[in-house]
Amino acid sequence: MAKIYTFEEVGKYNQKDDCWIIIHGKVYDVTSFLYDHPGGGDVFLVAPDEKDASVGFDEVGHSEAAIEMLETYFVGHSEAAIEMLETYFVGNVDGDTIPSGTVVEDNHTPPPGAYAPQSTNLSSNDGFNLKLLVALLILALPFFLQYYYGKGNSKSHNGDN
Ligand code: HEM
Repeated sequence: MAKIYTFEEVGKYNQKDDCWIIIHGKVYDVTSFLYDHPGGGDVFLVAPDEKDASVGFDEVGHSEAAIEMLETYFVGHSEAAIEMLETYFVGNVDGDTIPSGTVVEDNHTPPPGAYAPQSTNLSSNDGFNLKLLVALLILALPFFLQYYYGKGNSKSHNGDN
C-alpha cells in the first residue's frame, strides 16, 4: 500500500534539494526534475499552502508523455485522495477470488469500478464462443457429408435414367 501523506507534511518539502508536489491526490518527489522541467522549477517551489498543483498541471495541457512521466516521481497518496476513496467505498473484495496476474502496482491501483476484471471476462467469453463455433461445425460435418454424397448419388441416378 502506498504511503499516505497529509497536506501539511508535503508542504515541508519545499527546498531545491528536497521538493515534493501534489497532483490529483498523488504526491510526487520532483527534486531530480526541478532543473529538467520544461516549465521551470519555480512551479514546484511554491508556498506550503500552494502544494496542490492539480489545476496548474491541467491548465498547461500537458502531453501524454508528461502524464506518463508523473509515475517516475510518485511517492504516495495525499490524505485528500484517500478520503475521496472512502466516499465510494462499498465493501472489501475476497482476495482469494482475484485471478493471479491481475494485481497491479500501488501507484496504478484502479479506482473503484475499474474495468480490468470485466475485460478479463470478455476475453474468456470470446474464447468460449470460438470453441462453441468449432464444436458446432464438427457436429454439423456428417450432415454436410451426407447432403453432399446424397446429392451426388441422386445426380448419378438421374444421369443413369
Ligand atoms: C511532476 C509533474 C510535472 C511533470 C512530469 C511535467 C512535465 C512537463 C513536460 C514533459 C513538459 C513539456 C511539454 C509537454 O510534454 O507537455 C512540461 C511543460 C510545462 N509545464 Fe510541466 N510538468 C509537471 C508539473 C507542472 C506544473 C505543476 C506546472 C504548473 C503549475 C507545470 C507547468 C508547465 C509549463 C508552463 C510548461 C510549458 C513550458 C513551455 O512550453 O514553455 N508543469 N511539463
